[in-house]
Amino acid sequence: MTVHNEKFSTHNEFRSDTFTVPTKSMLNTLSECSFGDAVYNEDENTLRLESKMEEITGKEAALFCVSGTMSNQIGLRAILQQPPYSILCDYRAHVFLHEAGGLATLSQAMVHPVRPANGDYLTLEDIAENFTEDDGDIHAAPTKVISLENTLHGIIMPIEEIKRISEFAREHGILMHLDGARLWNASVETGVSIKEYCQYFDTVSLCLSKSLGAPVGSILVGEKSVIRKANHFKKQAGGGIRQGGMLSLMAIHAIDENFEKLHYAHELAKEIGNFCNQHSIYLESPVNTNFVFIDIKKNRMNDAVLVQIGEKHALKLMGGRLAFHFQLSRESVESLKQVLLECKAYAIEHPFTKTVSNKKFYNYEALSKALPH
Ligand SMILES: Cc1ncc(COP(=O)(O)O)c(C=O)c1O
Ligand SMILES: C[C@@H](O)[C@H](N)C(=O)O
Repeated sequence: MTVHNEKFSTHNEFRSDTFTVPTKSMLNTLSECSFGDAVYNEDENTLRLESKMEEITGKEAALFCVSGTMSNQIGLRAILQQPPYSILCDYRAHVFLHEAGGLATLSQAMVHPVRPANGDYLTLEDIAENFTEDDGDIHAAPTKVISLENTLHGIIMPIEEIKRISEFAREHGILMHLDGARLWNASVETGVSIKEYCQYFDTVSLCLSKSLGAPVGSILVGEKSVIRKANHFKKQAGGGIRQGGMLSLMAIHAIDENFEKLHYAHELAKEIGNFCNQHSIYLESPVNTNFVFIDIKKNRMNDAVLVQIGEKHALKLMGGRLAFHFQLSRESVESLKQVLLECKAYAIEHPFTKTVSNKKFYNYEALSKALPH
């Protein structure tokens, strides 16, 4: 993959697909970009991107946001009305764990995190057993939104389960939000269209800056009235984008050029997943798309050691979560196999049994300095 500058090459980057960089072809489009003020809806490329996303998702309106955190948080706030209320989500949900407590501050919402009984994705049974009925009980914060994530940790949530949950939500006056930061990955893997997934939700956030490789941005879609309100919260949060034409044009290019490249990332992830299984390196969850989650605890590995062995092989790791994207090189994947074997051997000699937080997005800087080199 030819990047515009080798200094920013991501051929060895396994920390996250958020590290993907613009391709030369993406940058070449910039000579044609618009420079309207998008706060006044006058930027041609931004309007084109939003219109494109309305078509892809089948939703009435779309809003270009600077990040997935923003599109999730303003989308959830826009469909909530009057507290007390709660949002039911997976106990690993990004909106719950990794968006700086936005649900508490912007939405004044109680969050009800639920652990899936099957270990991988929420089912209707998990939700029916855990939701809070709006039955007038003044002790409760009734469930007003079910927020799903697809993919979550790279795991695909089956469309049939989404349909069941959506029907249950409608029956109980509960709205549905999807954190679809990597819905692209689910779609390319299952063949289920983005539009088919989106039909079961009131609001959907889709990231352009992760597996698709745009430098910035996410899109929130929903009904016009909801997106209008969300735009109000976007402006309030300082998310108004002025001459966003460059970013929007690169996002359009990312959708058109890079969607099919997700297959490559998934193939690499599955190759590493199979390699781990062949070498008794335990995994935390199945490899459905572009993530491999090494079960650090079960392997009795020290993630700081994994990061530092990775550095020795000129790879960038962030702990047990390995992210795959279309900019990785074959050589880096081969080096990763060596890193995993060395870390497994080290763990056999030096089993790591300390209890550590099960948060998945470790602090790379802290880990790379955690042990004396
Ligand atoms: C599942 C998921 N949702 C939302 C986000 C937030 O996106 P951003 O980092 O652009 O705020 C991320 C992180 O990139 C994510 O992994
Ligand atoms: C760190 C986290 O917020 C980011 N979404 C990632 O997946 O890398």
